[in-house]
Amino acid sequence: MTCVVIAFVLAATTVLTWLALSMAERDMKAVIGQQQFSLLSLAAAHIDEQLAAKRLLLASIAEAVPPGQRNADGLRAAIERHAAAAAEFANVAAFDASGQYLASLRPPSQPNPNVADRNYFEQTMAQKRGIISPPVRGRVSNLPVVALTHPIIDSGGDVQTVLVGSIDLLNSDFFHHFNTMKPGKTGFMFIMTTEGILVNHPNKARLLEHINARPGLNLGTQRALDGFEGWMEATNKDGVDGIYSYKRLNATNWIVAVRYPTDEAFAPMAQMRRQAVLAASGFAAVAGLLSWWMVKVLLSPLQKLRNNLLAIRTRGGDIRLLRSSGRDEVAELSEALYELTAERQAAQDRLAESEKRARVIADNIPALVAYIDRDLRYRFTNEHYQFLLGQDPRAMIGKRIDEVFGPAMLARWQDCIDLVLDGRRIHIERAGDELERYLHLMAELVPDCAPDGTVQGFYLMCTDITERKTAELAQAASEKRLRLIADHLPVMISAIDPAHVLQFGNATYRRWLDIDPDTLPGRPIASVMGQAAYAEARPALEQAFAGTVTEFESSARLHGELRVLETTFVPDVRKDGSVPFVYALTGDVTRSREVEAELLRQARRDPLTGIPNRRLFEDVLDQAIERVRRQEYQLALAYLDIDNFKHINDSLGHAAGDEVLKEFALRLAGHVRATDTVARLAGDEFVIVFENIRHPGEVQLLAEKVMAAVAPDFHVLGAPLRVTTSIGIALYAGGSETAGGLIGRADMALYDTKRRGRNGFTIDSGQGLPEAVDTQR
Ligand SMILES: Nc1nc2c(ncn2[C@@H]2O[C@H](COP(=O)(O)OP(=O)(O)OP(=O)(O)O)[C@@H](O)[C@H]2O)c(=O)[nH]1
Repeated sequence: MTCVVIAFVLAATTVLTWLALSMAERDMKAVIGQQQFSLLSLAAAHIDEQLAAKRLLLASIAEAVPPGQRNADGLRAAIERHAAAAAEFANVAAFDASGQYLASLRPPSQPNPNVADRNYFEQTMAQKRGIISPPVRGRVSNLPVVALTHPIIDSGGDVQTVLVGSIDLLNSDFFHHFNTMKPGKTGFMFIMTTEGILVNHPNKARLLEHINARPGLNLGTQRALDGFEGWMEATNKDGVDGIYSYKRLNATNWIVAVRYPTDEAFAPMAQMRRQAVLAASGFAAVAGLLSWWMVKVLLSPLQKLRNNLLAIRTRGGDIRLLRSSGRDEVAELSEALYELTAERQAAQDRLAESEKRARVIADNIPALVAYIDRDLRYRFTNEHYQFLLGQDPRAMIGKRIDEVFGPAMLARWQDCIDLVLDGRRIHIERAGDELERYLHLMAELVPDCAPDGTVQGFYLMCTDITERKTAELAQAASEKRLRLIADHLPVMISAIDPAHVLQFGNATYRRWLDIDPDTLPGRPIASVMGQAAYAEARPALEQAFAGTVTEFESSARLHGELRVLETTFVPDVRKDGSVPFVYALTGDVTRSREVEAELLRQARRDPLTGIPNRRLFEDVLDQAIERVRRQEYQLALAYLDIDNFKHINDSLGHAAGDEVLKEFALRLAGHVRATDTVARLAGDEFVIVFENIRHPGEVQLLAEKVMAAVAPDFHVLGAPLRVTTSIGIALYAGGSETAGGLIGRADMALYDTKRRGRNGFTIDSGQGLPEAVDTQR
């Protein structure tokens, strides 16, 4: 970090220094170039002035020659009179219109030279005005010269004489001032024509040479030849950079130029650059150290934070190391990190707790629980694998299904696996041999889908339901047996829910009511047994739903025959007291009711004589007393005993006695009204309950009637037999007299008859002592 900071400071300082120097250099170049061009412009103006002065001098000489003296002598005299001519020109000569030499300031190098073929002469003649020639080698001097001409025109307008002033390009002072303006030590001035011919150059050997005579190209000079004026940087043909300025003269087609080698121009700048770099390096070193120190100080809290984080990560340090009470940004960052870490740790703790709970739940579920990835490798397994399949669940992790259980097992479940990896949830029950045991398994396979819908694996929950299935099969068999029994019982069996709707009915419904039992579930009872019967049965049914076994008797027509049905409602009471069903067991009790009635009848009759016995007599008497209390008629009870019956038995035999008893009962029953009741109490004791007696006197008539009925001889064992009876009759006294009281009084009356000699009757009218009726026969 520190190294980075120092490198950054150094780089920044270097770049900034370089930029500053580059800008200064650029500005300096502009200043130098501009300054150089200004000086060059001044020099150009100076040369223009000099050329103008020279041309003016030639014109002055011409003016000084009168028209009549324009011969050699006159011309020479005029030239020589102008002292400045010798200073301004290397030579001044006069030529006639044919170019023939006439006179000159200095003698010519060859006798009578002729310049008629010279370009400057021809131009002057043609244009009839003075010109400045291109640099040429002088015919007179044989030196590189520039000729300035001035024509003398005669009165006819023709050129009579041409004055030529030559400037020696080698030795003349003409360029002296110009050349002294060269910049620096190695800089130089030069002049060339717009055609590139050198007019002035430090290397005099190159005069009259074309500027591009040497191979190579100087772009600055080339641009100047193309018309450029001003300053620019360019490289000469030797590959040396320089600052060049170019300026064209007004007087002629000359280009004045100056070259300032860049190295020399910027020698001070190079020195300054070295110093600046040194200074910058020094500054950078100091600044770097300072920055390093400041960074170290500033980053110390961050360093501490880093150390704390390292301690927490690698050595399990307490996250409270991150707590900070400072108020700077690092402290806030540390605090924020603490909160973030605390939240993350809390979330991790919750996750770990949740995973632990899930693990505990999964390990205690009596089912195989697993997560299997797309490669069919186990990623989660619970303890039940050990219990059910003998596999260590931890050793299974990372292994494929076939690696753990073999390829045969994988092949059996491959269809389900293909479907769940296709994203479908599978519920399947499968029975067969798994790992050499018969197992009935119920499996749930749930795909694990990523947010983009791809299946990453699946969850498996597999339960061993072998035991349950076996029990279910056994129960089904048991239910089938029960159903078979129920269907063949002569009882209608049904299950009724709390809404009084049938949920089950056995086959007896078909036999008794012609109703298909399969149609019964869901039908209200009322629709099966009819509204009236339902209304009759409902109280008992509701009582059964309250938890009590109830019985209910009804009658119904089965196949057109009226039958007595007895229904028992049996509630199915659950542990919580609820009654989800009441079972109705309906039996046909017609026959048993008939038997019962017969038994009852027999129990109330005397088996020997067929008339009511004591039990029925007592009921009849009770009912008669009840009736007589509501009626105006009276009631009488006669108590009868056959006289000396023991003797009949003893003398004629028991069978004869029986015959007598039967005959006796028959006669009594035959001589009373239908509303009267004759009963045998025991042995030879009989009673008669007389009802509807209108007045007490009627009792005696009844007693006599009985006596008269018994009076005729009995026929016993083929022989006539006289049988008599003693009777005691008590008239119901009314009020609170009970049956027992009435019987007691009749018995007392009978005793009275017996005491008085038998074969008679005694009447107790209930008004006091029994009447002493002489009834003896
Ligand atoms: N043949 C026959 N004899 C019966 C039957 N029940 C009771 N006896 C007999 O009837 C007789 C009744 O006798 P009692 O009433 O004691 O005496 P009794 O001879 O009638 O004398 P009194 O009543 O004083 O006239 C007894 O000998 C019984 O054994 C029966 O069903 N058949």
